[in-house]
Amino acid sequence: MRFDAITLFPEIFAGITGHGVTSRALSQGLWSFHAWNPRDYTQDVHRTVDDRPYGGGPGMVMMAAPLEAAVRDVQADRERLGQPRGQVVLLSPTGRRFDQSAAAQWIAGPGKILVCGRYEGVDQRFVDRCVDEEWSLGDFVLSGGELAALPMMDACVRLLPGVLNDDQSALQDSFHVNLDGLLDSPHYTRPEIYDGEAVPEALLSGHHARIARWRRDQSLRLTLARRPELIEQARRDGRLDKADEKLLLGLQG
Ligand SMILES: Nc1nonc1C(=O)N[C@@H]1CC[C@H](O)C1
Repeated sequence: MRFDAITLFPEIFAGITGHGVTSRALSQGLWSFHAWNPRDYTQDVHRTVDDRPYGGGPGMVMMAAPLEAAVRDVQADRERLGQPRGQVVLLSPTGRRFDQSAAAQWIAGPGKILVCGRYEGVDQRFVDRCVDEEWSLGDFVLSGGELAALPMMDACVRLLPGVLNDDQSALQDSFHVNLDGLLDSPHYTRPEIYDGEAVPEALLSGHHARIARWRRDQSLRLTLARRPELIEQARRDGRLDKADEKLLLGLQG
């Protein structure tokens, strides 16, 4: 899978290209990344990429021409390499909300071209001419689209086969839609007693069915307390068994 980022700050992507499992996966060729700076596609001596908004208002807006020239170069590069075109994605609070199922969808494709805006946003004519999809990390305003692209890319790369040593660890992450869509159960590691606090006895039992039941119960309790709508969704999807329902009945009274 290939990700391209159109960004004024390519160095930000070192957060995933230079550290951790995503960096290792990159060096193993499990995915690829290319950053393209709109400033390299300017014609003026000041390498201007933004200007004041028509109609007034605070801040600056990114100009269409450098962004479009960068996107066209990415598309030409992919074509030259015989790679699929890939959808052009604008990161924006007005976009569709990204979640784990979106990550699963994204990795099914050739990899996105991620346009990372700065300032107040980008010229609408660029959006109309070049953008296929708009995606949002959440209902808040960031300083740049890069800060939304990073977690989205990380969520995708982690799902690629071979990236995580134990594929199950990806399945155990909260919200892995193929598993159960519930919140993850608590985790413990050495020491067995930490400042007088012991690890739950079930986890020390070595009894796999008992451990699995304990984890499932904890997951249900946590999800009921913090995200009850995910319980309802699991119920509608038929993903709760009799033991689950018995526990929930006891909790809800
Ligand atoms: N929330 C978000 N999910 O994706 N992107 C954002 C976001 O706040 N973007 C900023 C808005 C103006 C600036 O261009 C960058």
